[in-house]
Parts: sequence; structure tokens; C-alpha cells
Amino acid sequence: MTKKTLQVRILDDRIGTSIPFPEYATEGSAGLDLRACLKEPLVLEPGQTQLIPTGLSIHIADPSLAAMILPRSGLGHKHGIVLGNLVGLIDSDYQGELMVSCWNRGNTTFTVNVGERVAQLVLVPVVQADFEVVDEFDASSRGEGGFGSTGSH
Ligand SMILES: O=c1ccn([C@H]2C[C@H](O)[C@@H](COP(=O)(O)OP(=O)(O)OP(=O)(O)O)O2)c(=O)[nH]1
Ligand SMILES: [Mg+2]
Repeated sequence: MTKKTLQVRILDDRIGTSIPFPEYATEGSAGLDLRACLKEPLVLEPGQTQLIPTGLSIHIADPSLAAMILPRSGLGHKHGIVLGNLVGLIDSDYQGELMVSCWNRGNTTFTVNVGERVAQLVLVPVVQADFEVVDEFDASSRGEGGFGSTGSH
């Protein structure tokens, strides 16, 4: 396991009191659940998308890292609550509030309660590319085949 110390700012004084500070739910958890730092419950009608504040900002600072905001499987599978941007990518130089775009892709109304865990944050390694422009690539066994070129079995 790699551990990393991240700077975090608490932007809402309910974080750490009535709304728990994010934590890894188990020793093996990859994600930290992000909670809806709302003033009041938010009703999401089918098809609606709302940007939900988390009350937190992080500064990853290290360009070899990023954070991803991913849906929670229970909310997504059972209630159709996923992310309006499908996946959120947090740049290492972003210092603003972590925001979660919640999309009700289901066909029933869903109420997001104050402090509810709406998504999860995963820290991931990043490699920035230096592009070397070439005329041709060394041959590979796949070549230009894609989009099902290897068949369906
Ligand atoms: O779910 C998300 C996605 C992004 N962000 C923040 C962090 C990220 O670093 C910044 C910009 O995100 P992105 O680059 O994906 O959005 P953009 O539409 O390209 O905006 P920008 O022009 O600011 O880069 O917005 C969030 O808080 N939540
Ligand atoms: Mg961008």
C-alpha cells in the first residue's frame, strides 16, 4: 500500500461534526466516500443532474498523481444515481471545492440527503506524455485493428 499525505481544506464547518470527514471504510478500500454538503435534501427527478458541493478542497500538488471521482456501485446500480460527467478527474493543481455532478439516470425520483455519501474519490498515478512525432510505428500484432477486430468469442 502506498500512503500519501494530501493537503485538504475544510470549507464548511459541518465537516468533521454533523457531516463526517471522508475516510477509507475498510483497510483495503480504494476510495474515500464523498458526502453531499447540502443545506437541505436535494430532490433529483429522473433525468436531472445537479452539482453537489462536498465542503472540501484538496491540493494534490504532485503532477504524477490525480484523483478520480467515481460512482458508488450501490447508488448507481440500485437507484440509477451516477455522475453527470461519468467520471470526474481532479487535476493535481486544482484547489477549488470538490464537486460531484449527480445524475439521476433512473426512472424514479431520488432524494439526496444532507451528508449522504454520493460518490467516491480515488487517488491514481499519472504519467504525462512527451510526444515524439514519427512517420511510422514499429509493427505490432494488432496493428490498426480495433472495435471488435478480435471477434466476439
Ligand atoms: O467531477 C468533477 C470534475 C472536475 N472537478 C474539478 C477538478 C478539476 O481539476 C477541474 C476541471 O475539471 P476538467 O478538466 O475535467 O473540466 P473542464 O471542463 O476541462 O474544465 P477546465 O477548463 O477548468 O479544465 O474541475 C470537480 O470538482 N469534480
Ligand atoms: Mg480541463
